[in-house]
Amino acid sequence: MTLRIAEIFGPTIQGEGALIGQPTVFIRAGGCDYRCSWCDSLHAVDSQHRHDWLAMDPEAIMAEVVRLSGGQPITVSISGGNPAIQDFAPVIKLGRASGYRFACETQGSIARHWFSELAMLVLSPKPPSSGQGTNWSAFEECLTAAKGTEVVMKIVIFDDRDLLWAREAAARYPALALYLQPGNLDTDPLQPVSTQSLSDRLLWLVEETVGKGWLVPHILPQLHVLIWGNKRGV
Ligand SMILES: C[S@@+](CC[C@H](N)C(=O)[O-])C[C@H]1O[C@@H](n2cnc3c(N)ncnc32)[C@H](O)[C@@H]1O
Ligand SMILES: Nc1nc2[nH]cc(C(=O)O)c2c(=O)[nH]1
Ligand code: SF4
Ligand SMILES: [Mg+2]
Repeated sequence: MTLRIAEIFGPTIQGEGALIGQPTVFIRAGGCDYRCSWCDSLHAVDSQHRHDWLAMDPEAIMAEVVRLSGGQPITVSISGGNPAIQDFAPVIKLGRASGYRFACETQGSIARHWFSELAMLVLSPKPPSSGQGTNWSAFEECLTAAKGTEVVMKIVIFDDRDLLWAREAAARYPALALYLQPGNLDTDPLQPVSTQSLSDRLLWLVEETVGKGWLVPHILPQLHVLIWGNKRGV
């Protein structure tokens, strides 16, 4: 059995959410059931890039992770695309047998049994600015599948409407640790990002939430974007 893999890279630092700043290797799966208007990883989404994706078996995927990490069993972050399209159970099983732990980033549209084998599941439901709707019953199936695994919710915010939506999502799932992240508009990997615009967006987000009495537990920038811009493989 092979999986479609857009890229495997690292070690780098996790740039987003609950594990921000921690060393990790990324496995980026190819293919997504969504088409967010502002997706920063289109090379793993658009089928025009599918010829660049590799068909790798679980042994080859873990061999690359072990090579990149020098055999040090760190956290492996599975992202994409939507990794839940594919069966990562054999990769996780192999990796865990060698001491690696796994985190996974997904929008919560497809539930998988292997969510319960993760150390952390990051569910990132999409706000209105994405142009995608959220199927909350599918989201709940993800929560059920992740039994025993720590689950956090990370929502990207571009505008006021997204904020209102995030507030409702947070109220719906008060037990999930909430992370808000300002959206990055400059997603072309060949263009530089404006760090001024990133910090302006972060300031806006803090003022509109904490500044107005909504004490969101965590508001974080994309640390890797601050360091490397939209470069791939970091
Ligand atoms: C590229 S996605 C891949 C995983 C999965 N498809 C998802 O969306 O959760 C990884 C994370 O990047 C976030 N993201 C994508 N484009 C972004 C952008 N332009 N600005 C900020 N965050 C973005 C997504 O919301 C998600 O939390
Ligand atoms: N360093 C780094 N941190 C990340 N956190 C989430 C990412 C993703 O694209 O899923 C990402 C990424 O691409 N790079
Ligand atoms: S769900 Fe994730 S990978 Fe898919 S289009 Fe949206 S941000 Fe990109
Ligand atoms: Mg990214």
